Amino acid sequence: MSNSKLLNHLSAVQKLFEVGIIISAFIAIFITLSLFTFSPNDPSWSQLHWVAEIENSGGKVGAWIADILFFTFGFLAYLIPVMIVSLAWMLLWKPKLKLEVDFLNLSLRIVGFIFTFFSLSALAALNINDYMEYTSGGLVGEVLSQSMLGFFSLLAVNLILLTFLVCGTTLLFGFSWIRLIDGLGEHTLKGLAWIRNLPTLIKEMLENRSENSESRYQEKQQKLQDKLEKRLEKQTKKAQKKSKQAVEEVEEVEEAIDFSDDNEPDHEPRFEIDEAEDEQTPALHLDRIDWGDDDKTEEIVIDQEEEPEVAKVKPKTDFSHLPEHARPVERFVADTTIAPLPSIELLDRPDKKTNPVSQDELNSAARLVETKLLEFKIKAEVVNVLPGPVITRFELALAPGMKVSTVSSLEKDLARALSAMSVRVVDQIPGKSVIALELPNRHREIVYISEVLDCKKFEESKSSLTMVLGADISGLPVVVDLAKMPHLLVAGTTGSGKSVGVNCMLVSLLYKSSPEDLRMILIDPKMLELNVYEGIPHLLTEVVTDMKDAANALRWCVGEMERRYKLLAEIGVRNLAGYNAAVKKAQAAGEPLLDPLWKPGDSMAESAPELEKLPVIVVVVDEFADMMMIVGKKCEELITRIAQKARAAGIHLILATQRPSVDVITGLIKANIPTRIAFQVSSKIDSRTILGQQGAETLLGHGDMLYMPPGSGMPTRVHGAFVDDHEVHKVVADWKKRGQPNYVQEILAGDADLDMLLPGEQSEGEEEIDALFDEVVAFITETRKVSISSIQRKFRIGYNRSARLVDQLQAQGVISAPSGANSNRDVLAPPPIKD
Ligand SMILES: Nc1ncnc2c1ncn2[C@@H]1O[C@H](COP(=O)(O)OP(=O)(O)OP(=O)(O)O)[C@@H](O)[C@H]1O
Repeated sequence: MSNSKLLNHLSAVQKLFEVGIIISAFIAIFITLSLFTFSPNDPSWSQLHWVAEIENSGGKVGAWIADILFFTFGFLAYLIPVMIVSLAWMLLWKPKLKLEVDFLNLSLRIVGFIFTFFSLSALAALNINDYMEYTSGGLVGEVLSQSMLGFFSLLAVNLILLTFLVCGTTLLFGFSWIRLIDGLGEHTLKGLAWIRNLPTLIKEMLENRSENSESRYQEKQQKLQDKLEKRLEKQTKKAQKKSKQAVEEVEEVEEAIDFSDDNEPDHEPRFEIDEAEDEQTPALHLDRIDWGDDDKTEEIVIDQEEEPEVAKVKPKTDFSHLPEHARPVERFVADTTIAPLPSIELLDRPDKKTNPVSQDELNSAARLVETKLLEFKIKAEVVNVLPGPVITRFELALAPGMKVSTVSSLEKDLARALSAMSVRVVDQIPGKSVIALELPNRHREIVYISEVLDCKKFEESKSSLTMVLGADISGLPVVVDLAKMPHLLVAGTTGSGKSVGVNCMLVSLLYKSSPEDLRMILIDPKMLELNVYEGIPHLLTEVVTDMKDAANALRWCVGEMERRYKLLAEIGVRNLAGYNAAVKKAQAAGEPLLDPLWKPGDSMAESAPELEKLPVIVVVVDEFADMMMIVGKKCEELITRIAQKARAAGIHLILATQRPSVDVITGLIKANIPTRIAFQVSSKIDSRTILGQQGAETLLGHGDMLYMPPGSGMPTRVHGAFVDDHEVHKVVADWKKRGQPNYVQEILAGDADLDMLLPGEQSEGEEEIDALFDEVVAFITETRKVSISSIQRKFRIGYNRSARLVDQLQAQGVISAPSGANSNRDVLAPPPIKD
């Protein structure tokens, strides 16, 4: 596995660049060898000898190359291999970085190189003796120095060349000579001052050493004394208080326990503590303490404090005979370990590596955006840059007369020009007159669920349906309330992060609400995603994977919705919150409300049962398209009914699908579910189906989403929080510890037969017989011919009604099913009897 990774991780272009670097390195090594083993006796470009054996380790070619380089550059020939390697490295290593070249800087560097190289060779030619038979500055240095000597003195030429050299190094390497001189001066002055003060310093040090150890010793001594005094005081107070209240109980405890080293019958806690302190104090006696090991002291004191008198005695015996408050710990611990809601500690808290982007980088990115826009003839100025964990938003002020639509239509071209995976154009920002470009960051950060769940907004939200979705573009948690939505439609292609998103919503619900406030029905046609929640006490029924059961579950929800509506009407409240408040108030007043819908005979009881608090119900469907396909029209009908009315009854839907097509997200469903979340989709059309506008096709996948809040036409970009499977498992296991689910059997038990039909629902078989039915029967039995068009013509009705009539005739056995090549039907009923 790792081997194959090693072998295949370069792209074709990268392979070529890599080979380029290797070849340059070999050339550099070859030239170095040739230069170092150069012999003037070898035949070369400037020497014509005949020798039996060439001395140069580069052979004939090496001798030639070395000769030419020495001839041209003199001593500086030794720099040539270094330059080759540096150039190859700069150009071929990470070539992508070179795409964003700063041309001014590059030109200055080239000028710097020329200055440095030429002035060095001229200086060498002037000041260094010839090297073998070559001038030390080579041809370049010689020509340059000689031509300058024609105009200036030797000293002046040297000065001029030195000036060029210093300027050249500054331009080439960005090296600041002024700072160097400044630094040197400063350090020299400091050094001089230090040397001057050295005798005084040594004197002071010698004096201080003895004083210091004395005062440190005394300081620590005082600190520990204070600490001890405080603790002793606290414990004495505690013991006095306890001894007053519990002397008797403690005596009983002591009797029941086998004190191995203390058998005093009247051993009171108070004295035990005092004795312990008396024993401990000498142990902490100041001159016996090792000052280097403060922890040890701390440990002793903590032990003493944490084990109060009763707990110190390890109970091995039965304490049931004791009063409750005198029993050691067991019950207390057991009660406190199970908190009402899971702890955030169950979730991973990854070490986040932040990649802070400097202002300079942001500014240059902004300039790059402006330049690229100009290439497309869009004049715009970046007025604000907002870096976030996943994307960076560039707010643009368009030049007067520029159209927003021009920018929007160039999304793909801009992405290509900016080498970005995708670019999203936000053509409207509420409250601002600018537009924005959202560009993905090079390093994408993952938003972990623990970060966003652990926020004040989530904690302080009162709604039991509070959920976190993730973080907004600036990294702040996005907390939403399902109760306000009141239903949610989630769509995105496969792998866009839908399931993780749904898990994140479910986990946040589990972090907010207990089963008393929230119950759930989970429908999972894929049989994989939601099964993990099986067994949590919030479930109303086991996770539904069979689509027939799913239809029954929806049907049950409609029934429950109707029942709740009646209850609300009877009690005279407008919604579930009002109902729960009324029930609570009546219970507190000692006059609980009785079920107004109960009728004698409904149950074995003689009077109506008391009304209880009703939880909200959340129905989650992962892969809602599958359900629509299998259950058909009925599913749409049931969902629409719930979506239309269930808000007041406290029933909420979360529907997720990976097929955002119009046959799944029908107009009817869309009209009733105004809150949507779009993860990445494959086309603009899909985006329009979900959000009513484009944009979701430019998302980055992996949890990147557009959230359309209820009652708003503006989607908000949210980076979905990531929740790993093992985190979900932990939360589920934690809830399972608190209790078993109480499944309602009738949710799945229903059959789509007449008994189960809900108010207003019609059985498929019992379609209302058309008013014209009898007349049509008379007509066809007489004519002995049947066709949709003939009925249409005769009764002047539309095609649909005529077709429905034909179906009804077949269902009633008046005509046969279509048969034969022409799909003709026979009239089975006898002709009418004529009188
Ligand atoms: N918020 C997120 N942050 C980082 N990575 C994520 C996030 N959400 C999802 N991913 C990554 O994307 C992958 C696919 O996510 P997920 O399984 O939720 O997609 P999906 O849309 O449900 O796909 P399918 O429809 O095929 O089930 C995950 O395995 C995960 O690695």
